[in-house]
Amino acid sequence: MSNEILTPHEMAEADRLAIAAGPFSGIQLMCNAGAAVAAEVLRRWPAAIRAHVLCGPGNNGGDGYVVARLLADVGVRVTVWAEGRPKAGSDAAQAAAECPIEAQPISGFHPEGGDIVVDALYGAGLSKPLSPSAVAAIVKCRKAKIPVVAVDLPSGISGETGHPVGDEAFRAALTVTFVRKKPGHLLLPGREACGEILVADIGIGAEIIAAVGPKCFENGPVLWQSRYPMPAADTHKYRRGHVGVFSGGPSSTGAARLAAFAAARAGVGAVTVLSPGNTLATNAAHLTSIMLRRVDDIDAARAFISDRKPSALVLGPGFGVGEPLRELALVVLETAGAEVSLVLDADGITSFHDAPASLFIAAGAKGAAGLVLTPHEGEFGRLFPDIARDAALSKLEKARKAAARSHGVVIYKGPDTVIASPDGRAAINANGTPLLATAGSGDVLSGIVAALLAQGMPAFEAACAAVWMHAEAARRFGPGLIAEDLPLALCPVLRELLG
Ligand SMILES: NC(=O)C1=CN([C@@H]2O[C@H](COP(=O)(O)OP(=O)(O)OC[C@H]3O[C@@H](n4cnc5c(N)ncnc54)[C@H](O)[C@@H]3O)[C@@H](O)[C@H]2O)[C@@H](O)CC1
Ligand SMILES: Nc1ncnc2c1ncn2[C@@H]1O[C@H](COP(=O)(O)OP(=O)(O)O)[C@@H](O)[C@H]1O
Ligand SMILES: [K+]
Repeated sequence: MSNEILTPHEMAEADRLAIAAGPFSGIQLMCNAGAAVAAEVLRRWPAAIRAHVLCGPGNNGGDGYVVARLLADVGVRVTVWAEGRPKAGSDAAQAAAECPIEAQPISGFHPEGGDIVVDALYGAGLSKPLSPSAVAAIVKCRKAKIPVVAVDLPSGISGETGHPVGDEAFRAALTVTFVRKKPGHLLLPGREACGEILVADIGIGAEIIAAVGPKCFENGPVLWQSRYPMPAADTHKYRRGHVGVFSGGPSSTGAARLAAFAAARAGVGAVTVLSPGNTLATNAAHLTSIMLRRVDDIDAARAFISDRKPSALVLGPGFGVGEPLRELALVVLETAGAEVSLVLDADGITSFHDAPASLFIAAGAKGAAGLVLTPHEGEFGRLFPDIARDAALSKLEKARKAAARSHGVVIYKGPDTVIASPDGRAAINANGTPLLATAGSGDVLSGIVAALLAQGMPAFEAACAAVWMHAEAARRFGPGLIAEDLPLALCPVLRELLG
């Protein structure tokens, strides 16, 4: 599996283990890295005549000196602009010594149209905002509108968080990174600063990565396809799971129906909309294959759970914020049993704004129903205000802390959705599209999650699969998408997944 994401710290550990295990020394790994970047520059810009290589004082700069040497070897006119000099005796110092081009101070850097810039100032070791001369280099590249190829990461972007460390960072057309992606390549705004991302193999094998033991992955079928529920030939509808969706009051029934339709399309055998008496007629007018049951209070909800044995419930979309929702959620968590899952979305999250601990305690109790939370940024801040406020944490770390605290799988939504499990595993989703920023698309996502849970998929995998399928459906449908389109738009995605 090569979908692991390494934090900069894990990458440094992989580097250490690889050098200790051989066959490559540090300088050889650096040469492999520089060669991968130079090859990509030549492949994409074969007609480039002039290249500027910006080299920092650390190993990122070391990679840059290798790139400069290799490009010069094949006849490109290369200028090297340095900020600081590598420490004597370091691999980077050796790479600089082997580079035949005399480095000039970065303040003199002056690119022109048609040139290529290789940004090898800072990578994993970026520890403070860029210097004024590095910032000036960024402005010159922007003005000259020339392509920047970033070595490992665009300088200025944190590999850990994807945020700029200061006010400025390079914007690359192409980023060539090594071994595996880092969180900063996938979390925003880092992902946008990287341009196209290429992961080069520099000779650090899968066994080294396994020894480092990363617990974060790029979301995609490789991560969860083996756990995807395939309908068996002798199945029947209740074996394919049963999802119950709680409907809101007269003015907000649509959200529950969106979740219900999505659950049905995502392969669950039966779906029931649980509707207060005053919305039965409205829901009935819009439902055909989806069942409808009157549920006005907690007792009616309990009766549904014990009579009809749903395997997953969706609570929150359009339901209304307040005590009735809190009570219902806690009853489900405390009494439905560990084989049942609760997807708490939208109003389901906001309702616990003033009492998050009651939710977390109920979800963490022995025998509790499984919990999946699907907050967007605003909802995340309501449930986990201290985590949300902590500017030192990446979105990945925030989602992880939230999952550990809540005892639930957390889908922290947005353009760079992060899925985190209480056991420490996490995934970053990168196939999202702004077309999903449309009312009701989150309701559809909770229906898909519930459908996969109800079919027996483990919670982390179900959440990851749902997020990926939801985004994939939206991308394939294209412009004009509204939430009502999404359930049907799942079909081509499912056709490929189910083969
Ligand atoms: N880990 C690995 O397996 C490999 C790493 N390689 C390269 O090594 C890089 C990491 O190297 P380093 O750890 O030396 O880190 P960097 O080269 O990113 O930067 C480290 C140096 O820059 C200084 N510094 C950090 N931010 C600064 C700023 N804003 N202004 C001025 N100085 C600043 C630090 O004090 C340190 O001296 C990776 O990004 C990659 O390009 C490659 O050589 C291939 C192998
Ligand atoms: N710019 C974007 N790029 C990618 N995905 C997005 C973007 N904006 C929103 N989304 C996704 O769309 C969905 C919106 O959910 P939510 O905010 O709960 O909306 P609603 O409450 O209207 O259903 C989430 O899955 C979110 O990740
Ligand atoms: K860089």
